[in-house]
Amino acid sequence: MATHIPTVDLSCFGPGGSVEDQKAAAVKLHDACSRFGFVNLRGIGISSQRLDDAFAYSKRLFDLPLEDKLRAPHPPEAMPHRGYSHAGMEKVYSKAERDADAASNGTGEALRKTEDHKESFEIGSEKNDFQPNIYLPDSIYPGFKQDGLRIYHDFHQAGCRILDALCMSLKLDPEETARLKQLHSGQNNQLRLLHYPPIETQKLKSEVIGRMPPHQDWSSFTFLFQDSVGGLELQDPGTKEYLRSIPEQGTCILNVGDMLMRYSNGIYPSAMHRVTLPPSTVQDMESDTITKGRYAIPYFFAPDHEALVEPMSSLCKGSGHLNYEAVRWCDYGEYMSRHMYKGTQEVSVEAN
Ligand SMILES: O=C(O)CCC(=O)C(=O)O
Ligand SMILES: [Fe+2]
Repeated sequence: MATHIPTVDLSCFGPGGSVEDQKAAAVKLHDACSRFGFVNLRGIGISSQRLDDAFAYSKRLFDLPLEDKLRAPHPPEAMPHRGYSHAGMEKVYSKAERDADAASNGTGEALRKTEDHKESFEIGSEKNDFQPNIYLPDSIYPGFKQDGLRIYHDFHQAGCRILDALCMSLKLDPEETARLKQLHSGQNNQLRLLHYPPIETQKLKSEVIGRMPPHQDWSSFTFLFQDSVGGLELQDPGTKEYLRSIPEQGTCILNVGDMLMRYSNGIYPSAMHRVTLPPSTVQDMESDTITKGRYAIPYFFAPDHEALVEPMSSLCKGSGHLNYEAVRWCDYGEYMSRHMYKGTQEVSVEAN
């Protein structure tokens, strides 16, 4: 793991920032996103207090007894992608794996072979009629809805700042910038609370069980905060080597998703990433027989549900052609998520 992940400060995209500083940050952002598809970000506008609150909110949720968490159950199928998923319920896989399964008329069973040992809670916008939220009742977790929506809003604001910077980094013209912003109204973003429970190191090492296998996100981009445990790794598309994301206070990792890859006509590659053994365990495999639990909070910044995603024309000028066909976000998401939950798989098997 030779190369380290560069860091860009986006505070200049907040109040009082100068255009000169913004342009300099946009150049750095372009360098990192075009080379790697990921970058560390600082200064995205979420205060350390608000961030601490978000992690405390998540910890308090996952500390509840299972039967309480199951009062806001994720449905057995993939959509709506909302509410609580217990460990082993959701299965992550890559686009290449999904395509291979589809090509062989698979049922998705092969994709679900190894369990992802994580529990998660998904929260979206109240304005998303396609995916209504599923909340814990106040009797179990006072203020759960209100606090969750506040975090969603904070992260949405930060996402808008990141989008501004990305538009500048791609040198989009004013009309394209306006269109891209309009397509990302915030209706279809997703706040994800993740907890990876402690687990026997040997099981993780021998891959009997996993944390999160290699995959790309299919939103436009994801930004993610993690606790100090670590274990997130992102693949350098040039060398295929995985680089460690080193947790750092106040810094998040930004990774390009499939939709931004398509909007950018492939200039920014969608980042392959995974969660594996944390560095402390790798260093001391003998005494670290139990791998520590880990918390992470990714926020998926996505186009609106029915938005058409196609390469921006100004980014096709050089090569003269579009590297990607237009897709609707909802169709792409439906395809990708079909086997993430078992219920859908059973339903589609019956439907055949
Ligand atoms: O837990 C992490 O660091 C990664 C999470 C992730 O990649 C995802 O939820 O898509
Ligand atoms: Fe991911």
